[in-house]
Amino acid sequence: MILADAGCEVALWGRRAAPVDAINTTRSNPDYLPGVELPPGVRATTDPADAARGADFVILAIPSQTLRANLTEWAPLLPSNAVLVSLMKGIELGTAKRMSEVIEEVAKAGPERVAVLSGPNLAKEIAARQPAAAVVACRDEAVAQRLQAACHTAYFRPYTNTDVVGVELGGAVKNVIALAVGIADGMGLGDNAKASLITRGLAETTRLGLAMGADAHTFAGLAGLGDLVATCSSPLSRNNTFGRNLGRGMTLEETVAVTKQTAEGVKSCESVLDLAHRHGVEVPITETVVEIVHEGKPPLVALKELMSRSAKAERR
Ligand SMILES: NC(=O)C1=CN([C@@H]2O[C@H](COP(=O)(O)OP(=O)(O)OC[C@H]3O[C@@H](n4cnc5c(N)ncnc54)[C@H](O)[C@@H]3O)[C@@H](O)[C@H]2O)C=CC1
Ligand SMILES: O=C(CO)COP(=O)(O)O
Repeated sequence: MILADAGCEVALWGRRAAPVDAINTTRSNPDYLPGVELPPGVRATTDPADAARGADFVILAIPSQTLRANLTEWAPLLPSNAVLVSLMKGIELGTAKRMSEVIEEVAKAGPERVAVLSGPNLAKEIAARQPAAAVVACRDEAVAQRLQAACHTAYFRPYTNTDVVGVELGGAVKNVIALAVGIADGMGLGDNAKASLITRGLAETTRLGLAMGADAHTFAGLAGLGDLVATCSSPLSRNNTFGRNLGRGMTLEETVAVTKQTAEGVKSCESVLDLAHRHGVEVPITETVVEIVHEGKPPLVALKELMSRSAKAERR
């Protein structure tokens, strides 16, 4: 919708015929965005070759853990000069790779052809054309500027950045912190606890990012603090809502059953922890989320342990 509003011609691929047909005939996607009218510049198709033909930008927006399998199938269909753009906010399980790394590897594309878009961009608000800002990052600034021009509208303001690692990491780790904040909320903890989790969550994201070569400034920007605040404070966030349900006492199975869309942090908390271990970085909030979500640790026990960790200096 943003790209079409900015004047691009958009071919949208979907795997199921019903929503694809609905988009082409009724201009809306009744399952995911009921009541939102898509601009005439968007057409949908179930044929990936049809969607990719002649594309200047290929925008990848599927659940992170499905990227490798899907892209392996699509790679031969992609125009060799197309810029491949990730909207995905996850880290691959098993490899601990960022989505841009998976794209470079599977599509055999150099970093100058791979870009990332991230920031405080809750889908429902974007679909309502409410104002939002974002970051488009590419190692090649000129490519980031081309993407910026392609998606700049009256309601969507993208900034450029060349720190792909920082922008991508900010988007992935904030989902894990949003789970923690949701759990705290569900347990009935107050705003002090939530603000402490957000702030210390940003500290552990920055610590990991620096170890991975990211720029500290990125984490104070839209893809860091911006997205963290939006996701941790909004009931529209699937990760935050998932956490709240766990904090209220629902089991993982019950929570998964009531979650209709992708909550990336549920799987990515494990790959973020893996990434942190690979870089020798301490990420206590992420570790606690893994223990609650995947190891069945009761949130009250986890809280007690988190609060009684050895005393530390704020900056180290
Ligand atoms: N919804 C949001 O507010 C935002 C989401 N993102 C990121 O975008 C990515 C996608 O999330 P959403 O679109 O929100 O999720 P969603 O759950 O709303 O939609 C996911 C789509 O992927 C399809 N899908 C599921 N499994 C698939 C598979 N194996 N192969 C192909 N397609 C498959 C689903 O049918 C659905 O159309 C995630 O990484 C998310 O973090 C980024 C910014 C905002
Ligand atoms: O990334 C998002 C907002 O920027 C969406 O967050 P959720 O995936 O938690 O809904």
